[in-house]
Amino acid sequence: MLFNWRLFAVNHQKISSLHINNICCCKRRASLERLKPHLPLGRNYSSLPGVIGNDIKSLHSIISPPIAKIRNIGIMAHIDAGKTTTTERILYYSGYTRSLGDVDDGDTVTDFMAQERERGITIQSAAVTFDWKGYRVNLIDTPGHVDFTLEVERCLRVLDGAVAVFDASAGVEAQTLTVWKQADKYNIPRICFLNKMDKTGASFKYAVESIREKLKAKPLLLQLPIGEAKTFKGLVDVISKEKLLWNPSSDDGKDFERKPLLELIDPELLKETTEARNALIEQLQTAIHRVTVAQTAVPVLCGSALKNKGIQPLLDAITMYLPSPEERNYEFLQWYKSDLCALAFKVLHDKQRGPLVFMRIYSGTVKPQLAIHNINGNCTERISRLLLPFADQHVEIPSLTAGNIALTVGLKHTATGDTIVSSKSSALAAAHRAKREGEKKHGKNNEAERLLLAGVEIPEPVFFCTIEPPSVAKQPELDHALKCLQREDPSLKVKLDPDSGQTVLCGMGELHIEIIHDRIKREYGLETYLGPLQVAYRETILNTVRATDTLDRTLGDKRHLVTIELEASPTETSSVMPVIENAENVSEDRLKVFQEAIENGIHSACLQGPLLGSPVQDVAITLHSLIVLPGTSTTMISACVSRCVQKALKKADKQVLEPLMNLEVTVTREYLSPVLADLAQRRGNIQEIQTRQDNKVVVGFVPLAEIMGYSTVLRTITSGSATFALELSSYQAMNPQDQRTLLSQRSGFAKGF
Ligand SMILES: Nc1nc2c(ncn2[C@@H]2O[C@H](COP(=O)(O)OP(=O)(O)OP(=O)(O)O)[C@@H](O)[C@H]2O)c(=O)[nH]1
Repeated sequence: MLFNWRLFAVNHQKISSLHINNICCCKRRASLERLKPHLPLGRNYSSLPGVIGNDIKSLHSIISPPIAKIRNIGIMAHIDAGKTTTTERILYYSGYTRSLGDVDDGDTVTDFMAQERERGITIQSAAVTFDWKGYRVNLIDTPGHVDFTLEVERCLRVLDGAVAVFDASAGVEAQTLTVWKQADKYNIPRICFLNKMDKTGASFKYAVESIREKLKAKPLLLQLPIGEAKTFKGLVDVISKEKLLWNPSSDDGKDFERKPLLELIDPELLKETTEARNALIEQLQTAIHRVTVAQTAVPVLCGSALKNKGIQPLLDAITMYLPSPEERNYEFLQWYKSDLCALAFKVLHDKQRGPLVFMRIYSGTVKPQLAIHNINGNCTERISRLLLPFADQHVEIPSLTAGNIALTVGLKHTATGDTIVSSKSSALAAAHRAKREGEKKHGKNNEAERLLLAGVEIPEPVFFCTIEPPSVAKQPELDHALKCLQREDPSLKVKLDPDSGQTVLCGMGELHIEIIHDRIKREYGLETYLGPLQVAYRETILNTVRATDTLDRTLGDKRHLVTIELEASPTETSSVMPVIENAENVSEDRLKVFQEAIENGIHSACLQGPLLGSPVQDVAITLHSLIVLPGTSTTMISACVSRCVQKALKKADKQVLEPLMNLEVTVTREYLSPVLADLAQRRGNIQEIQTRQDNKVVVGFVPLAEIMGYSTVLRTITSGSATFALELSSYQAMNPQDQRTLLSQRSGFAKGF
């Protein structure tokens, strides 16, 4: 079928002006019309294969713009600061959408998953590509809820710059601090957007001060608001000294005069002055760009996304002050030279196309039918199609170069966080260069580690519950759904309870597990049943104990004999994994042969502690002796080690560790007392009560077990006026009485996790 490019790039000004004939399209589909709220959502595709002749050149320049003109940008903030609303406005003003989406009406483009629309929160990041004044902007919308922190980290690492959105009435909030620190970790230059300037209580000064004090950043005020809260009308561009008003429906020589230069009187002088001023502003802008990229200061802008004010200047600032991909300094690029090097930062499962992999290309080119090598998975596979991601609209394209965000079809083994290169030999060549470089610079050789771009640290899940399919016959379908969901979301863990044989879901929070449950129903058509939500405890020991064990088994005509003696002791510093040591009298060389079998045995024993069957942490295992009959299998060695470690753990004095959460509750003064009284009942430990404008902010710790369903209770006791943020702080020892209560409650439950 002949088709015109224009149809699937409506409002995308540059692209829509092209008239490319001879373009085949596999699937004719509606243009980028705004999707109606609550319609069943399928992802849509536009295809563009078979571009021929000279047209490919012009098309190429748009698909792969000059690298200096690319901005890979994320928007980050505390929950509800207005990221999605700001993104929607950006899409609208860039001409990408034709009408304004509204989070409250549930019809935004970037929140395309049905649950996001219904809940008004952003769960999965969606990459959106659009152009602004000759720049290609790849915008990645990141979630704000603490259950999805991993999503935020994953997105940050592929960005070159970010916009931090603030609620101008609240300034820096709990999660702003978290995401700010994450951006620090990945060295991401930022600009700040003080949103909600129209909201009651909005204060530009307060928000700027909180940036200075809490984020320890140096704010560069590029704009000043005209009015605040109800009187907010627009802003002043400090550099150009222009007012931006949005239409509501914007002696001794002491005596001298100031007069504006007039065109009529001094045309030449006015021209020269204007040129000089422009040059000065250009220099100033370059300086702002430079300090932003160096992260020594952050430009601050303001506006109201909801009231459609301040978004176009924000877009200008993104292109002027945030860096292009080539201004970022990635050490690994020198090892790959012009070879392909990309990072898979998100995997989505599409019913028709299978896994869709979002990747950030750092060097080289990605094309359909290209074979790639996945370093993490040590496998080679083929990209079948290449798409440009337009939220839920995907346009098929012939190639993409460095600096861009690509969406690929056909990669069945690639998971979130994998490093993609062109071939195994290219990875080896890069490893070789990295090794040489590493030796030169650091005198050490850790090139393998550095070749992997990602390594997102996946936090341990804090909640778990059993999940059952509607019938036994549907178990394989449930297993498939969970496998797909896990590839998309590495923070979701799925285990099998060894005692009951039930499938167990482990997640980062109540909302996380709820969303997974919802998705299994909507996307895989399976009505599943969740068991009660339980907190993931840990265990440790309080004293040093010794144990010995012997395993003597004859299988067929072969005798397997192992005798072991070891010691379990508490570690001084916290360590999630068991620390493994050898006693002085044990020969290292001899142990090397059995090392893997011993480690496997220790790790498997520490997965299930003796109290609750929870993972054991903060323990050191010291091996005192190991006698192995020649010919004994490694499985038998592991089994004997595991049994012996379990014996030792059982003998020791034991302690349950529970997840402790950082809690921040923002509440009006009148409701402060009931909030504090309620927290006292929840074993809350209040650290401080801050004053934020007219509100009180309660900061403290509370055990996770006590905070389940807190949002409903808080809503009731404060008439819906309070908000809260939770984040895992650490695992803490339970006091003896709480531990006894928990153990007696749990004695009815099957042990397992
Ligand atoms: N008054 C006012 N309200 C706003 C503004 N921007 C967003 N909101 C409202 O704030 C709420 C949250 O907005 P979102 O855009 O969903 O915020 P978000 O940061 O994307 O939220 P999460 O994805 O859940 O983290 C919605 O009710 C918006 O209508 C603004 O400029 N002024």
